[in-house]
Amino acid sequence: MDLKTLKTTSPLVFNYANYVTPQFVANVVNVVGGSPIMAREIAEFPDLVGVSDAVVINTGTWRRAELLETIKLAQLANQAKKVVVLDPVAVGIPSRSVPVKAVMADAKIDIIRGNAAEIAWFAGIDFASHGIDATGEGDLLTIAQQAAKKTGAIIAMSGATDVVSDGMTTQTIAVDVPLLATNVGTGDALSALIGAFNGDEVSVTNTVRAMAMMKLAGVQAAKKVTTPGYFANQVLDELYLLTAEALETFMAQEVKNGQ
Ligand SMILES: Nc1ncnc2c1ncn2[C@@H]1O[C@H](COP(=O)(O)OP(=O)(O)OP(=O)(O)O)[C@@H](O)[C@H]1O
Ligand SMILES: Cc1ncsc1CCO
Ligand SMILES: [Mg+2]
Repeated sequence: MDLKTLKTTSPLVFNYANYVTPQFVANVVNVVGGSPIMAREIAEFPDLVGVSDAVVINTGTWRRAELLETIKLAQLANQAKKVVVLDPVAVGIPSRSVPVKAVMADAKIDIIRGNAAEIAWFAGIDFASHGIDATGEGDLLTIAQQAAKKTGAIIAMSGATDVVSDGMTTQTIAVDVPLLATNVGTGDALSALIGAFNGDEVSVTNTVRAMAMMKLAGVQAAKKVTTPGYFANQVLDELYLLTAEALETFMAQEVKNGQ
C-alpha cells in the first residue's frame, strides 16, 4: 500500500519482538499511522494473527523454550494469508541461526529484512560482522539477489545503500545517513514498517516504500540534530510529519533499478 492508504487503513502489525527495542518499534509503527501490537503468549496467537495485517518475527533475543511457538506463529500467519517478515538479528553467529533455520524449514517467510552481513548469510557469501552490525564490504546487489533466489523471499537489505530484491527485480536507495545506524533498533523498526506497507499485498514496491520512508526520515532528522539521542527522537518526529507526496518525490529521485 502507499502511505496515504497506510494512514487511512492503519494496518495492524503483530510484532514478535526482541526484548531490546520493542518500545521504539511500536512507536515507529504508530507515528506513521499503523497500529502495533506485541505478544509472546502462544494461546493468543490465533486471535492476534486473525486481527493483524502483518506478522513480524524478530529472532534477536530468541529462547529455545519459545521456538515451537515461533514456528506456530509463522504457520498461523501463512494459513491466514498474512504477510510474514523475518528479522534475523546476527544470524551469522551459529547459535543465532538456530531459530532462523527452524522457522524457515516449517513456514513460508515472505520478506527477510537484515543488514548486509545478515543477508549474506542467506546468500551463502562471506561478509564481516560484529555482533548485530555489518562491518564488511561486498557486492551488495549480488548478495541480495542470491539471497532472494535461495530463500524465495523478498530481500530487504539495509545499510548506507538499501537494496530490495525478489531475485528478478532489484532496487536500491544509496543515501548515506550514518546517524541512522547509531540508534539500536532502527533496523528492527524498519522490519515492522515493512510489515505495515506490505499489509495488503507483498511486493518489492511496498518494501521499497518502507525503506525509503525510514531513509528520508533520517535525512530530515540529520538536518536538525547531530547527536544520537536527539536523533532517535527526531526520526520519530520526521516519520510522523512525512507526507505521502514527500515520500513519492524522494522515491522518484533516489530509488534506482539495479541489474
Ligand atoms: N551508514 C548508513 N547510512 C545510511 N543509512 C544507514 C546506514 N546504516 C544504516 N542505515 C539505515 O538504518 C536503518 C537500519 O539499518 P541497519 O542496517 O542499521 O539495521 P540493523 O543493523 O538491523 O539495525 P538494528 O539491529 O540496530 O535494528 C535503515 O533504514 C538503513 O537504511
Ligand atoms: C542489541 C540486540 N541484541 C539482540 S537483539 C538487539 C537489538 C538489535 O536488533
Ligand atoms: Mg538488526
